[in-house]
Amino acid sequence: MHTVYLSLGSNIGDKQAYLQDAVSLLGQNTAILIDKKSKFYQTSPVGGVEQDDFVNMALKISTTLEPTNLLEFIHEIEAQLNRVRKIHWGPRTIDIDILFYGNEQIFENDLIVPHKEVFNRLFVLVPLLEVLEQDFPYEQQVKQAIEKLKDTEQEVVEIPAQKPARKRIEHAVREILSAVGENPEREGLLETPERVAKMYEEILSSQKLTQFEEYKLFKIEKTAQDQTILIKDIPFYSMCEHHMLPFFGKANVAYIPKDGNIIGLSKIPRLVNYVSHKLSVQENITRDIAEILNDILEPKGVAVVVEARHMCVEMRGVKKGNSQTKTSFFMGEFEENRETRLEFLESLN
Ligand SMILES: Nc1nc2c(c(=O)[nH]1)N=C([C@H](O)[C@H](O)COP(=O)(O)OP(=O)(O)OP(=O)(O)O)CN2
Repeated sequence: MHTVYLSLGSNIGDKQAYLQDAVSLLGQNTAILIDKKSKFYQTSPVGGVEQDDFVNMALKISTTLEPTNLLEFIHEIEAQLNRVRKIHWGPRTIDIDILFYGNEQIFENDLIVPHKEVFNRLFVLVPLLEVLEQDFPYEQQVKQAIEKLKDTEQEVVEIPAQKPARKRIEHAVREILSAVGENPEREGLLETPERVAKMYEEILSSQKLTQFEEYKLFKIEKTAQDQTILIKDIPFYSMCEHHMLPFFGKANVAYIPKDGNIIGLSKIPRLVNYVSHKLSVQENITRDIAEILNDILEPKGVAVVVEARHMCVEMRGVKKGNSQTKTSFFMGEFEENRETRLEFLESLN
């Protein structure tokens, strides 16, 4: 077994939840033992990129994985937690760096160990010192580097560990139940907090995702005329961000391919699910389906029409039962060419 020290950081979304998810995914690998976890620290961003504060932590692990296999597994976890590399040292849902791999010196193109910045970053050093084993060869160097960086503007503040998201939702549901005059301990409600927490994970499954990736593109013979590809009546369910009540209905999505580029037909309903499985409003769902499809395919045109019933209109307030809300969003030829747009709208009847 090799003793390895990792630094973890996140500054997008539910930062601690991303760190907790990363630790649990690391621990699920039978070749990895999590020996010690540091506390969580709120830290000011280092590296000159204007961005949100990070939450950082460090881990001491024992592993049979060789360095490159460990790095490969780390990259898989980062991908699973929707890490998107846009700006060097920029914002990220999760970043996991190998700081030390035993006493080994590693110089490979995508892996330098000890990590090249380890002694320049207080957000790494403070959590690392917490998990360092006694007589670790670099222990003195870590302590000296902390002393040296203490008076810089690098802020590292310990913060309390938040409960995992599901536990926080269960607690909140119990609070709501008692606040509306219910007894959360009564027979019918005992498991309700847990059921609601599980339900939110399912119906808000896109909430933490940062980009739609479930698609496959194909190339077809460039057709003689620019045919419109329409997927009609795609059922969807979402939750309105104003009252956290369901709204649901059907989405109609059309596009005109350019240069024979098409998307797998099943991927459009998946895109509708990706866009709708988060707190939103119907206008944003309609626009997001169109804009994401347009970004992926760069077609000649995209058209989306969504029709839905809103429980926030039917169950409360104006209480207008069975009313349908229709929203549309057109891009490219569907926006510029009235005839193309009308032809699409007629095809929905
Ligand atoms: N307060 C913090 N500031 C910064 C953090 C952090 O976690 N807390 N992280 C970074 C870096 O983006 C991150 O540490 C990765 O840096 P590094 O391993 O040195 O280089 P990469 O090749 O992984 O950088 P990419 O961004 O992935 O290209 C900056 N500040």
